[in-house]
Amino acid sequence: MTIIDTNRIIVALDYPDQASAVQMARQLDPALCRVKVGKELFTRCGPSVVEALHALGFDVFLDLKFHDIPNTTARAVRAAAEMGVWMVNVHASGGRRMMEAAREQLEQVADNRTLLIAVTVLTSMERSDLAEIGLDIDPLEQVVRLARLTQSAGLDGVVCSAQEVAAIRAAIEQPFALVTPGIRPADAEQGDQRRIMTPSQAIHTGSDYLVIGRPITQASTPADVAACIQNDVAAALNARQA
Ligand SMILES: O=C(O)c1cc(=O)[nH]c(=O)n1[C@@H]1O[C@H](COP(=O)(O)O)[C@@H](O)[C@H]1O
Repeated sequence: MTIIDTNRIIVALDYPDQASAVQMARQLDPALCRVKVGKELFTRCGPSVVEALHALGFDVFLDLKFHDIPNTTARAVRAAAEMGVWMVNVHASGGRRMMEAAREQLEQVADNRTLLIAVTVLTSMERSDLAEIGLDIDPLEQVVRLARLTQSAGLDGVVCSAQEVAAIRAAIEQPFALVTPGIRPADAEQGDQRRIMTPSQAIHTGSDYLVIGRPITQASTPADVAACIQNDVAAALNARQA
């Protein structure tokens, strides 16, 4: 895929009900950002929240991070594509056969346009977290390894932290979408995120899409914060393309 659009922000609608998610979405402009539906919102509301966001004109990233045996994951990915979502994800640590099965299912969906990406190492994890699950390795090294595997399984990109973008770009062929959560404006709280970067730094280093939740959704004036981040992102994109 070639990324030519200027719409690079994905707002994470991590809400417990459809009314709150739609109320937030109504304050945003689908020409300037996309939205993400994650586990809590989808588990509570199901496909109707995706339909409501589509009706408002938003591209939807369905972030359910599927991780299961190949057949189960592939059929879940297909169900997402049949909902017409813009992007869906799996965990790269589910392995090559799981990712290839998911891609093959997508190829069978008529006029499929859904992008399939894989999560590498969650942005909430640091080296000590990896050590506890038996991976005595730096997050950067594991992210690049899983990005290589994801690309060779034929997926469209990965989720990683912006801190790993330069290393992935150096290691693997383009085009390959790099979607980066763990984005924190300089004055925002880090919360449970560990591998973080500011919006303009993330664009500068080569991120394609920035996933941003609480810094926007928990702000007292979310629309103003979103507009401010959109301006920073547009300026960084212009600088990158100059
Ligand atoms: O796949 C994701 O979107 C994701 C992957 C990851 O490694 N880290 C991560 O934070 N996310 C998601 O990105 C969003 C980040 O939200 P905030 O930390 O509130 O900005 C959440 O909805 C997470 O579920």
